[in-house]
Amino acid sequence: MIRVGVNGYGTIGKRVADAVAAQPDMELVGVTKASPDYGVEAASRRGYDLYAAVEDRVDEFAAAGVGLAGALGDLLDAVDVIVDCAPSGVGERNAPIYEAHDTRAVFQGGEDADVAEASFNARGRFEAARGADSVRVVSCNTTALSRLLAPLDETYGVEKARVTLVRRGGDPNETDRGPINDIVPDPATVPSHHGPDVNEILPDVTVDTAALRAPVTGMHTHSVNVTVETAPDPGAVRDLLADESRIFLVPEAAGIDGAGALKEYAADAGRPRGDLWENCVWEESISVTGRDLYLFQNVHQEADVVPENVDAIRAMASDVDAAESVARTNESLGVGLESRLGDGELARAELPADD
Ligand SMILES: NC(=O)C1=CN([C@@H]2O[C@H](COP(=O)(O)OP(=O)(O)OC[C@H]3O[C@@H](n4cnc5c(N)ncnc54)[C@H](OP(=O)(O)O)[C@@H]3O)[C@@H](O)[C@H]2O)C=CC1
Ligand SMILES: O=C(OP(=O)(O)O)[C@H](O)COP(=O)(O)O
Repeated sequence: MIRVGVNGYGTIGKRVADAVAAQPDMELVGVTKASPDYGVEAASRRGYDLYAAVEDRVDEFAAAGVGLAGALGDLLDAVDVIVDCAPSGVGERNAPIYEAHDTRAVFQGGEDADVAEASFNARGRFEAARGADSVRVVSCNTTALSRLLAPLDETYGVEKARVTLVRRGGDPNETDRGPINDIVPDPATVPSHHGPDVNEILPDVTVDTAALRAPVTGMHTHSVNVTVETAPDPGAVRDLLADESRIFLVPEAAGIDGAGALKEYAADAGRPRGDLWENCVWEESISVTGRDLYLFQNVHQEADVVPENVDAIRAMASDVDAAESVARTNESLGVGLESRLGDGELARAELPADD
């Protein structure tokens, strides 16, 4: 069993903790919080041991009547791998603490690439993490772009990809984020960090990214144009992407017209927190003009990096190969959303029985 801790039980950390707890070959030893707010209840309800992320805040937990199993140092001494899910930039400050405890660490995409020995995506860079003491799972948008561009490059050869990313303003619980009445270039310069970050995963793919921030909280949206070396058939592209276990082709027949309906579809499918771990590619958007491929995809920023974190842990701390790790993660979480609409009949037996 790989013993795992999560440092920072926030948007990403609470999802990674649940995903780790669901793995047959991993044990979630505990999670940390910096403050004793509502998040501690979620950990307690799940039976997760709670540790203080910051040693000198232990008294705040006691004052709030929240029991602790210890502080971060105790957790680090009890695990094989710590997954740092602290706010962007805090991970870099935590890195020396992990090194001092000789604990392997997985960082998130809010950190710069040089925080870790390697950047990670299970589709393109599993082996780079093998045996590493630290890896960085690239950001949610970068993860989605890497998942998409890897099969396109392998099959058609990517001459150049150009992506416009419409980023959600903040997560649903981030009441202080914006914009609320604008669409803001962020950054106004090109490239945004996503293109260079994709090259940490796929060094040979030429990609330009431009990003905006919009007043939505549900998902990011990407407008993608890829010039490929050999002209693709749109149907073959659809088949290629449908074969990718972490890409969900949103069928036209489903009548899903945006992030709101997509999130409801996920909730109806029984997804925890309504999470969509897969890239959501609008099937009818896949269009080809000469060697130019166009499509739109949506990315659930709170969720898509979660299976990648699980695979990163396995790559660092076991000898399981990429295909086996991805299969195990997908199986244990239920990754691999497929609509039954459009391709064939929905069997009556699969619908809830009438009274
Ligand atoms: N949210 C997103 O859409 C995505 C985020 N990421 C990246 O994941 C990382 C985490 O982001 P996110 O989950 O959104 O952040 P959140 O703000 O939701 O959660 C951060 C967590 O870290 C805790 N924390 C605060 N200070 C420290 C500290 N010094 N040491 C350890 N933990 C601390 C917070 O505790 P408390 O709650 O008690 O304050 C909180 O639980 C960032 O690098 C981000 O860029 C990547 C993909 C998507
Ligand atoms: O990793 C993310 O986005 P990114 O891929 O645009 O950097 C997350 O959505 C966090 O983004 P934020 O920095 O806007 O909170």
